[in-house]
Amino acid sequence: MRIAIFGVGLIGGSLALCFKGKPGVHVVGHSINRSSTEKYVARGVVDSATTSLEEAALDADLIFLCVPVGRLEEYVDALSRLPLKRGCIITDVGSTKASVVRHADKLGLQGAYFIGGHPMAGSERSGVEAASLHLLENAYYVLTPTENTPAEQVNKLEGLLKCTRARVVIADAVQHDDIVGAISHLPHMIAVALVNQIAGYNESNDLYMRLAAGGFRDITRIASSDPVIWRDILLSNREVMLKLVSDWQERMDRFSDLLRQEDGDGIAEEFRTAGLFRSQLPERRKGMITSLFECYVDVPDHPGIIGKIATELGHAKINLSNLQIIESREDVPGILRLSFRQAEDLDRATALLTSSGYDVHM
Ligand SMILES: NC(=O)C1=CN([C@@H]2O[C@H](COP(=O)(O)OP(=O)(O)OC[C@H]3O[C@@H](n4cnc5c(N)ncnc54)[C@H](O)[C@@H]3O)[C@@H](O)[C@H]2O)C=CC1
Ligand SMILES: O=C(O)C(=O)Cc1ccc(O)cc1
Repeated sequence: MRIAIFGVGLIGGSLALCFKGKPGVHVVGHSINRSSTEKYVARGVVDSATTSLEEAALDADLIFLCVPVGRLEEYVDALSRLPLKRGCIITDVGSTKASVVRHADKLGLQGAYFIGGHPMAGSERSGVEAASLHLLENAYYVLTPTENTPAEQVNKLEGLLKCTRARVVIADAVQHDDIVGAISHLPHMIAVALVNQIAGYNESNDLYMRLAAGGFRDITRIASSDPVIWRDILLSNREVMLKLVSDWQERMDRFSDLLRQEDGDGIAEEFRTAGLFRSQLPERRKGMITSLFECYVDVPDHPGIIGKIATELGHAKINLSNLQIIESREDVPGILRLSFRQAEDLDRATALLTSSGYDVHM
């Protein structure tokens, strides 16, 4: 089985790691730059790599297009001109689906099949350096076949994706873009606008930046996402985004009205309604916007305590992905935030630290 990956970055590299080393599988990476191909091989992410599109696609059973959304259609075009292996499946990982799926559906792929795909996991990081074997684990992986896609090809792709340990969901491409626009693309836009708004205030008073630690940093993490990747996503989902921005503006106008009218009940009602919906969100599973599994430990602020907790977790083989002191002043309990990548690690850490007498809360 030969698997070709075009664009071995965060997502392409993570997929490559899922397939590489499986018996009988050869993973070939493609980049337009020679130095990148050398890096892919040197890092052990792929078995071989090439700058030749023809060479990468030759005899491939499965092709992943993992380049920015704005480049996807030209890759589909280029592949449609090549003699591909009969029954080859071409899939992409783009964050928008309608445009590329419509484009591929119009083209003849000569014995190959295109099936749109979107692994709904990732991060604000990019490049092969950020790739991880576990990135897609437990995440939803949307496939968007059309009425022209044979069901057996969809089943085949689903089977091949098992090694990512993601959960495949079938959806309509247009509906995908509506939903993902709202739950992922809009939050990215809001995070960027919010950061830029505060950056503007900070120009005249750098106390904004100094006080904007912790929470502000967390809710705006996605504002650090790759500019080119996101330029392409937003332009590709332009119509959907324009409607969402207009709805968002209405929401903000409502807040303005409530403030102007000093309508405290109305403001509280907004929070009540949001809290109710939010409390019904599926808990502790990988969502579109990656969250870490976190807990807070009240610790006395004395030397060695952080090391002690980290060692205790280490001895129990609990993988800590991050550790942060939220507040630490003399005579006041410091609050330690512990982050884990897996819900199971969080559960085990909570049980262990509680049994050791620490005050742990979520
Ligand atoms: N970043 C994320 O969390 C997620 C991204 N996606 C989608 O995955 C795709 C790849 O994104 P990432 O892996 O995050 O980006 P990345 O920047 O880590 O990787 C992109 C890859 O495409 C290559 N590339 C960039 N410009 C190119 C060009 N003009 N021609 C050919 N190759 C080019 C880069 O060398 C790199 O290997 C995008 O379509 C994105 O919408 C999907 C799910 C999550
Ligand atoms: O960093 C995060 O939490 C993300 O939201 C990552 C992400 C980015 C793009 C996607 O299409 C899917 C997931």
